[in-house]
Amino acid sequence: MTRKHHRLGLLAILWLTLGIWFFPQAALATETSLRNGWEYRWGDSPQDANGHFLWASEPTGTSGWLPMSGTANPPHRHGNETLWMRHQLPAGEWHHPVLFVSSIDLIGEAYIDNQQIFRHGSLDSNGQVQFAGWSWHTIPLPDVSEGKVLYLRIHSDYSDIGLWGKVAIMDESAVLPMILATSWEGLVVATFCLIVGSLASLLVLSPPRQWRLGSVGFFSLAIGIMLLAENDSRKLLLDIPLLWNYLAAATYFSLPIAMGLILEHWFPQVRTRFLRLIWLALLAYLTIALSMSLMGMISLSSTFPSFDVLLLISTILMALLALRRCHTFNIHQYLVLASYAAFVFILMLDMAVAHSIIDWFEVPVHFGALAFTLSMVIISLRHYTQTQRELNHLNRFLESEVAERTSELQSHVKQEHQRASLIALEHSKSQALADLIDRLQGTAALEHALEIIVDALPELTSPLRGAFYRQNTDEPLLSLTHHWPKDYQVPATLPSSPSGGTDNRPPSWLFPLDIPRPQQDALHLGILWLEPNTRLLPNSEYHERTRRLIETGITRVALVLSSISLQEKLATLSYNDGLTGLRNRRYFEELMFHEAVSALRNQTSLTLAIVDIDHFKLFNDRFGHSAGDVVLCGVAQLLAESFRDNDVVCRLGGEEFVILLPHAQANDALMRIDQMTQILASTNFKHAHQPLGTVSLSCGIASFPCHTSDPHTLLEIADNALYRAKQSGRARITMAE
Ligand SMILES: Nc1nc2c(ncn2[C@@H]2O[C@H](COP(=O)(O)OP(=O)(O)OP(=O)(O)O)[C@@H](O)[C@H]2O)c(=O)[nH]1
Repeated sequence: MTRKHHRLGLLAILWLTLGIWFFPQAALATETSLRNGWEYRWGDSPQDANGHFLWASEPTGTSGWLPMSGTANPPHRHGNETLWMRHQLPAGEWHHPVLFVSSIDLIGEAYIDNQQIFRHGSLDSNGQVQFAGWSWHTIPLPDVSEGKVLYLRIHSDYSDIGLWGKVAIMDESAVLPMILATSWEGLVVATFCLIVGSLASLLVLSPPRQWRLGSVGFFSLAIGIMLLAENDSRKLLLDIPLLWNYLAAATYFSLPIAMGLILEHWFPQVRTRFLRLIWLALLAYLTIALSMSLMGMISLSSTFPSFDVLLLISTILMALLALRRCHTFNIHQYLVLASYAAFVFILMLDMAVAHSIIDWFEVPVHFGALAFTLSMVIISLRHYTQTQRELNHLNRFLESEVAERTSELQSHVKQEHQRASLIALEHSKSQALADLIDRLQGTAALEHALEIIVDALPELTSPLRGAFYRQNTDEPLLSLTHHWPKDYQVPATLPSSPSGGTDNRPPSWLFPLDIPRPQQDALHLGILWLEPNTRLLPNSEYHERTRRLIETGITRVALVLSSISLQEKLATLSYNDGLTGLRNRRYFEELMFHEAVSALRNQTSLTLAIVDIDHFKLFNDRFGHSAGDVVLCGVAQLLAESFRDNDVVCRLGGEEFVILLPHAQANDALMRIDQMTQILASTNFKHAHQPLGTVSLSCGIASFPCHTSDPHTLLEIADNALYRAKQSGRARITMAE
């Protein structure tokens, strides 16, 4: 829509409003009030033979008629249920004049010139008043009515009797504008209350139930319907006065119940069993009164006075209950109470007017209702805003709590994840360590074992980067033997006692690989260098655990190495001859077997010489055992020096030696032993400064494949040759045959 259209729309609304306002005002200008100047007479009029009421034809000034003030409840009723009223009609310029009456208590008939011109309601067959509802009426008057007397015959078993509200003569055409003029405000307020009530009630129907708003909604709905049911325009909508009166009664009776609910939900401090009893009693009254009325047991009109009393009492009681705790109220509660007090004041005023306690005037109940509903809407909105603000605050708090908990949880999950991966890593490393130790168990030589360990280190320590430095005997620096990954830059050497932090890199882990030794310092084999990785070891716990794991691994490996070292030492001891330092018989036998197999497989030559010192027993006997040992050691040394590195000299036992010469011929052996015996012949042994003289040797030589096709028999053949050398006079070398 354009701005021009907007302006036209606003103008139309303005003109309509002015039209509604001014047109009736203009119409009102022609009305003549008839609220004063009435005469009354209690009781019913006798009738003539034609059924005409005699009182309705009595001229003014006749006795029996008394002037009355106002239009209802003349004095001295004394239980009378029938009242006659009359008024001389004034002069006026009217077209189709009518007497407008806001309401009649309760049944009325109108007569002019003894003719009945109007009737509202009737008596039942027992002559009892049948309530026909309260509504405005237009009593048609003759066009020329000046000076004529209008008689009203009224029946009422209600507390009030007579005409109520506006009583005025006007043109019939002026009635509708006047009704619209007097009722539109009430209609607007009723609509507003109904909308507010419906919205608030909807909020209660859907969770989360806002009972506070619900109680306000109930109140607003009740006021809205009540205003509509009491609005003059209702008759234009639906001309069934009794139906409107039932609606008005139900909603009017609901007001204190709604107030009870408001007190319950807006004033938790006031919430008592007594309060609930009050509004439950009112609810019971509403139900019983309306049911009995609907069933015809009582008149609807009779339920109002007793309810008015109940309303008064319950309002006072509720006010007392509320005031008892007023020191604990907050601003919203004070505002609710003040609005309700103002509204109740207007209701009481209306009640007083209804019962003619004070003279009739248009009590602005709808303004009271509007003020109350508006207050409640504003208070509810304020309360709602405040609650929303608090909820938002709470939400933000909860969100931050949830975020905190979530991050805690995530960090726990991360930690658990890391722990699980660490455990998996530990497990796989333990497995790898177990495999390494298994492999080391089958290793006899320390050097070989070290090679295996260094090869396994990258797998054992991955994903950490590292290096291994070897400690060589008598060298001050450790030298790099291995590093992983290949591009990992590490120093080529390390001092014997390095510290973790070198050059610009973070402190490295250095694990010495030492073998403990009895009664001497540990044997330093080398140092394992590892670079702790902060990504893999996110916190100190994992850092420490990993470090301990590696330390434990190193300790286990060192123990295995220690065992290998011991075995190696024992093996050395078991293969060597303790006296001469030569290999012993056991070594010879194993070597012999190995060399024999090799010679046979490769068809290479293998020569064996067996040497025996001549008359050694005599020597021993003459010079003593210790001197014999000196000779044994001397011969052993000479033998060892006489042969190549590949040749192995062993002491078979006693004074008997054997030399195994792989890839050698028998003559090679012969030549070397011959040279050696020449040296021996010129060697004068000494022991304890005592000259021992010289010794001679006998020797048998056998060679494969020269003397045998089976190298395993070489010893036997050579021994036979030695035997023959001995037999032949000793100090000689004999070849196998
Ligand atoms: N001093 C010393 N004597 C040993 C050792 N082992 C064996 N004997 C001695 O070597 C002697 C070997 O004597 P026999 O087997 O009779 O041989 P032999 O006296 O050399 O006589 P023939 O071999 O026939 O020339 C024995 O008296 C042993 O006690 C040892 O380690 N040291």
